Amino acid sequence: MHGIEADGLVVRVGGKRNGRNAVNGLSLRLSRGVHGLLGPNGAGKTTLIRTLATVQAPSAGTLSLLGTPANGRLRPVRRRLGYLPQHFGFYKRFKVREFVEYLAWLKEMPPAAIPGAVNRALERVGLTDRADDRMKSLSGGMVRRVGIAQAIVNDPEVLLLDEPTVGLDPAQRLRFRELVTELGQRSCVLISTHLVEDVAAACTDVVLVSEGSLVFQGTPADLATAGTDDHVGDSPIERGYSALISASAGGAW
Ligand SMILES: Nc1ncnc2c1ncn2[C@@H]1O[C@H](COP(=O)(O)OP(=O)(O)OP(=O)(O)O)[C@@H](O)[C@H]1O
Repeated sequence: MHGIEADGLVVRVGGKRNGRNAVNGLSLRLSRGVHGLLGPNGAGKTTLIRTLATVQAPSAGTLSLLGTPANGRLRPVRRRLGYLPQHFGFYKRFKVREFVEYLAWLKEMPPAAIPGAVNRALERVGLTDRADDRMKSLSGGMVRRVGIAQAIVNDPEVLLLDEPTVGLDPAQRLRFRELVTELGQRSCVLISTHLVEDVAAACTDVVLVSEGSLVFQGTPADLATAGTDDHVGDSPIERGYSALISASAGGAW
């Protein structure tokens, strides 16, 4: 499966005076499975995910999504993507079902398939009983789950989730891990997170970025072996993360 293929990707953000390369010559290959994206604050994770979601254009390098170059016609490939942004806007007066239906329509799903797909997505995130409630009546964690529902409503082949577990309670985090494990059987799932436990529990592959560049890609077990008892962290995988980040240009902070 050709999920994501990036070579020497550069993404410049900000204006002329305060511009910078938030992604700086990153090469990456991701296929089916659950990939965890880790890195310190400001490493470029959100910018990378936005670029893969085709909402931000690369400044240099090449990017191919599902075998299609990302500099050509994007509509066909966008129909096959799912994206949960770090912050997403919604109309507060929309009912939960209407909001997910609206996103399904924007993704150009066949109209006859939409009601069933929306019910299935809401069921997968445990919100069937809130389907007819207004968005403004939901808790922060429930809004996040609606965000996950809209991202998966079209059964995407590439699913991009930017900090999906923020605001989820422990039981919902466990349910979320089961859901992504299931989705990763058929799709290429990339999850940006600050929670190393999420990566250890749900990801088959870890992508570590620092200062816009790839520092490490491998299994959670490989990441764990990179650390020693002298590195900071409560678990082998956290110590591996600290070891690789402190060895990279960015340093631990
Ligand atoms: N629109 C923008 N204008 C100026 N600088 C920006 C803009 N967007 C991002 N940056 C800068 O680019 C770098 C990468 O930011 P990005 O949000 O991609 O990092 P991140 O890894 O997602 O961080 P965090 O873990 O804090 O969410 C940061 O230094 C950030 O300040």
